[in-house]
Amino acid sequence: MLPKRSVSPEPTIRYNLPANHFLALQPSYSQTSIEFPTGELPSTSSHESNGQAPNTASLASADFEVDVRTGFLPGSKNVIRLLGKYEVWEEALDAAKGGRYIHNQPGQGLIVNGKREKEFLWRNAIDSMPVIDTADLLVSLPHLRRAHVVLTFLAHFYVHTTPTSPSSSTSSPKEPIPIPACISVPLLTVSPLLGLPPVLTYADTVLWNFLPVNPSIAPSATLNPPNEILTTFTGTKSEEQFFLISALCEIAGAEALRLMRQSLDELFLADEKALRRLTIYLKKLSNQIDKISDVTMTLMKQVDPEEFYHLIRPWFRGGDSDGPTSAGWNYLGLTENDNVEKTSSEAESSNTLGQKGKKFSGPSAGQSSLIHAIDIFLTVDHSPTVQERLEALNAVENPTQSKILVDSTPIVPPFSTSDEIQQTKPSQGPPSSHGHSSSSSPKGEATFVQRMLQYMPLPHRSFILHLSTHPTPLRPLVLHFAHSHPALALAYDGALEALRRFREKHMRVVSLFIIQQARRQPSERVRKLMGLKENPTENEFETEEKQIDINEIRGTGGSALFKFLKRCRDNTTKAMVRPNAAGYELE
Ligand code: HEM
Repeated sequence: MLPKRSVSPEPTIRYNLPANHFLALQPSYSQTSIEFPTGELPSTSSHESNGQAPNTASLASADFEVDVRTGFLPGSKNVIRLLGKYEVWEEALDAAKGGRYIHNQPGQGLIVNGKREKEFLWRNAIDSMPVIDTADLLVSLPHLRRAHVVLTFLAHFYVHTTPTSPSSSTSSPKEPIPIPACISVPLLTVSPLLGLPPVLTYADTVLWNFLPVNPSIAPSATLNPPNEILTTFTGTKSEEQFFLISALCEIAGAEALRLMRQSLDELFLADEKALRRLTIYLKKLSNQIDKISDVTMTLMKQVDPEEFYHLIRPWFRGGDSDGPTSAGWNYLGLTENDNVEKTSSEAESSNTLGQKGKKFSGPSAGQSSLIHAIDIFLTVDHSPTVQERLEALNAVENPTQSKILVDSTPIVPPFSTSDEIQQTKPSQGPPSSHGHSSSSSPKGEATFVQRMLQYMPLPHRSFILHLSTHPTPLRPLVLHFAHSHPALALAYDGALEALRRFREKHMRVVSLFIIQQARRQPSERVRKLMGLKENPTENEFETEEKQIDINEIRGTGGSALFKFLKRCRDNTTKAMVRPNAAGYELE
């Protein structure tokens, strides 16, 4: 029987939410306000409440909006279109895309950096749009989510069709790009309700942007898979497939979460029978991770790499996309004080707090909670090495010299000497964080995962933090029984091998879709869609055949790409109990 929940204060406002929705339940994590989760990092409270709060270390919980059937995808239908007074946003979005029913007809909508009358007229129409009160959206969570989707797509459409100011080409500082009040005011009201920054996230492009084959019932991997994407920038099949394939990975991930949950149940018993079952679940988990990899690899056929790199990806760029010299985005329509308070978010760099230019990152599949949850379950440690911490600090001090480009990572150097850094090495402290440490970590040490956490919807962020602060005893148990139960160790390492295979394949995807495309010119067909002249001028594509240092290329999440991805892969191998038996040499 579960212990009684500790009594939390009644929320002062209640929206019409489903009875089992996390906002309608007594919270098991501490928040200052149920209605307006602030920029504060959520903390899991069950370990702080003298055993009164339930242990929600389950891998599916209404509190965390992780559905037993659909994982991180919502179990209820995504809203297709906002109606009534909010339809004006939808109409603005239709206009940007070039029409309401534009699917697979690229070239109809706005173009990144487009200087045509089309872009000019669209932005003018946005400038004269009224600021609409968001109160009526509070009727349901799916409506709030759709509002975030529509407003962030509009914000990206607006920013990326705004002509760059003349000062940006000279040595004088760049001006932050304005986001008009009709977009920024409602966006800044809706975003904290969802626990998201006011920028396009993976939740907007994937989790809340699909319909399954039969939208009236919950999606499932085999019977009712995600089938349709609601909103794209370009209307291309490539963009639809890019989002859809991520949604298919998520639904395959729901089964992985189920297996992890079952494994946890066995861990508590840990008798002979339980160890046998655990071995079976780990083997099944390995198959399921391979399924996620297989789905990921369908990207290679379904998405045109050239379209992805030149047409689609530029729309994703956030306010930090030019690295340390980014001017950021200016959310208009707020008073001086509001500007500080309302745009404050953990996702924001501390050095832009209170400033006009906000440097949020664009969306990345790294913002999906799925792989992070599997990492934590299998105890893959992604905490930075001493060397990497030093490089990160060096990058802050000498941003132009360093190869490791730091983007919006909030950097406040918490230490000054390498000795002190050494003392903070997680392996020397309690093994509580497993590389996914939460807010207790100084900001200067923010890892990729910590940064990506801030771009996940609040319940998913809380879920990952909860998992990481309540580490599973899986690895210690496997180590303990490795000699007496070699099949268990084999199954555990097998799951890690599958995760390593996923990362290997993902690197092939990144190589094709980013590295290789950055090295060549777009074809005539794609140049046309980009609104470029037929014959490129000599210096228009300086990157042609240029020797690009792959360590310099940054992802939309702002990482020094390949170095980072390789490290994620190698960290997976390091978690193995017998890496040598699997044929891996560890450094
Ligand atoms: C065309 C498809 C894709 C491209 C170009 C791509 C690109 C990238 C890039 C550039 C990063 C580095 C972080 C960043 O800067 O954002 C990254 C990280 C990541 N991506 Fe993807 N990605 C793609 C598809 C996917 C899919 C389908 C998944 C999920 C199943 C995924 C999962 C991840 C994860 C978990 C990370 C964090 C690094 C790690 O844990 O290994 N990506 N991706």
